[in-house]
Amino acid sequence: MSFLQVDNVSHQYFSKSTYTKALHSITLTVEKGEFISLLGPSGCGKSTLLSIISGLVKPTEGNVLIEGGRHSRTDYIGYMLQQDYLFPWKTIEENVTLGPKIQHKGSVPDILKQKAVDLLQQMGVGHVRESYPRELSGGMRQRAALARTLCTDPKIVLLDEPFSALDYQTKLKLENLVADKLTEYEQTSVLVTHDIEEAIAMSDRIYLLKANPGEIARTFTIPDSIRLLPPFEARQHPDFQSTFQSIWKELNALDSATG
Ligand SMILES: Nc1ncnc2c1ncn2[C@@H]1O[C@H](COP(=O)(O)OP(=O)(O)OP(=O)(O)O)[C@@H](O)[C@H]1O
Repeated sequence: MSFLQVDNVSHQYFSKSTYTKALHSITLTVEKGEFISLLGPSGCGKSTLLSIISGLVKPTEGNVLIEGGRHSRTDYIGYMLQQDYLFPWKTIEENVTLGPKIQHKGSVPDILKQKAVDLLQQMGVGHVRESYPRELSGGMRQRAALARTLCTDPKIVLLDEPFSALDYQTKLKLENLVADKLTEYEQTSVLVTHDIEEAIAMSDRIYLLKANPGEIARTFTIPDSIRLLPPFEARQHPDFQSTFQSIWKELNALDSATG
């Protein structure tokens, strides 16, 4: 039994009298502590699949199972969306401790308050923890949102382009930090990204999706020589470029096939 199992999931949206077949027959498994990425052209259903795994969207067909059971347990999941969705009337620290506050029915244990402060510090936004989201840049808000996602110790971490609003240097630093935290707590993670290098540097496995409808076109297992290294070091490894080339070739072939 796998930790996370996506079993024959298909999904159609219905709006303005038209159906959009977003996903068709997606089956994949993720073991505890593994990190997988979903990569593919715009509109191939990556975010839809993440929302289905989170339980926010119910698939038209198929199931998502966590530890073998029909999943409905939201406390398993930490979900970071493309937008930061910080509450504007709460300070950054209050935003980060909101999850623990709900989990502990209104009062945040000191250990989790300290964890929030530490995470914000490590993300490089500790100095603005008393500020409100409107006082921060987009990249700073994104970092605060990452701290909020990790603060509740979710067993499954879903990341929808978490580094897209960051400058390159910050992104490389945060990739390492996030990978380190996920390994420390043996969290299982699913990343949606357009960035091939990011997917290679962070993942154990990459699922390449094609569009119309969204289907798994290829699965790439990242070689041990890369996947066992922290993301920054992985990017320097001689095998990194050849892995990039294989995925790049496959993505281009998919583009040509779908016109
Ligand atoms: N709420 C919705 N109502 C109707 N159609 C939708 C809805 N959300 C997504 N779709 C459609 O479903 C398909 C998959 O969309 P989705 O956002 O999951 O793709 P994606 O791979 O995450 O795209 P991107 O990389 O651009 O973020 C697209 O054709 C999109 O237009």
